[in-house]
Amino acid sequence: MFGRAASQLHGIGLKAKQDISRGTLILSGQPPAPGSATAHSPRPTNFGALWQTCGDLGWINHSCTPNVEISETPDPKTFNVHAILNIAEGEELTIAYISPYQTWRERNEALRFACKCSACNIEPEKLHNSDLQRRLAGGYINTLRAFRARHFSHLAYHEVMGPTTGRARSLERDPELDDVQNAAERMLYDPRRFRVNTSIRSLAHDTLAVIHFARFRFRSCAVQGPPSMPAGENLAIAIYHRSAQCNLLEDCLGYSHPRCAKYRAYMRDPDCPDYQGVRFSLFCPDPAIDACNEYGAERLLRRHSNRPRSWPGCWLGGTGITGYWSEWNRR
Ligand SMILES: C[S@@+](CC[C@H](N)C(=O)[O-])C[C@H]1O[C@@H](n2cnc3c(N)ncnc32)[C@H](O)[C@@H]1O
Repeated sequence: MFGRAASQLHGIGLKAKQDISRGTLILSGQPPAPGSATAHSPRPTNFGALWQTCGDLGWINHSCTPNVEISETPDPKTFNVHAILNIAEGEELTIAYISPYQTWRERNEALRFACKCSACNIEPEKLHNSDLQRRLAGGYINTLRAFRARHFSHLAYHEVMGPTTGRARSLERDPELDDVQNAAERMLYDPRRFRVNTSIRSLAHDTLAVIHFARFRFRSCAVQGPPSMPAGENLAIAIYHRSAQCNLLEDCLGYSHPRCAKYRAYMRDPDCPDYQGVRFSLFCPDPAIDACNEYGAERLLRRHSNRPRSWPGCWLGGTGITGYWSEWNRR
């Protein structure tokens, strides 16, 4: 699947000998001695110790937009390396030696070598945006870890995290995410326009993390037809079943529904006088909620929460409902 070859990043690296699709298991290995820090839960942060003992792994160069990742396995004596993006034949396999969700400066300080990856060598005027995007992606990933622990612990780590870390990490080259990203950036980084406090910040991160996850699932369902999903994957199933009625995700993301026209106008012109607020995301497997859209969200809120409508909040779990609702109001 891959072989050693001269690298443009540094010395020798590993290059794909064929196209490798996202999610493919690239290699497995055993961490070093039992009892050592790396033996327990191999993560990219343990990479320094892992590479010294694990054959091919030791040839993988670093990139700040990596295409492979070390993933957790149920067996602490094993670690796996999965593709987190589609990799073309001839492309180098790269891994993040350090967290890529840091600014350029932070990453290069942590690496202790001058990184030659493309993300570190972008034009100076693009650097600020890149730093913001990375911080944002870091928020998705942290939230998604918690989300997985709570709702999807029965799925393999890479099943939940792999596609989404791939998406988050490819933010810089994924134009489809521009709308969501722009909205999030405005909410997170424009405190004069939005009431940005810590809870709204984390709410925005939470919401976006779930959107990423749900979009991925939804899309694969739509392409493959009715999914055969393991029991418990309520969120994805709900999204699939309700999609025919109301194109939930498109509604929520403001892509196609007329009710979202104001939002779309706002995306074109942040000073649009029509703009009242952005409301998106409700993923609700409660069968009593027939229209899983923003009105469904309001009904759900009224029924299960005595919080006022203007409360920008989200909650998970509760009375058997997995709901996610959020609202941001302009000052
Ligand atoms: C595990 S080795 C990788 C194999 C290495 N290419 C070789 O030929 O020995 C890690 C070392 O490769 C270099 N390296 C890896 N990724 C790099 C990058 N993106 N930019 C510059 N140097 C890199 C650094 O010196 C790092 O300490």
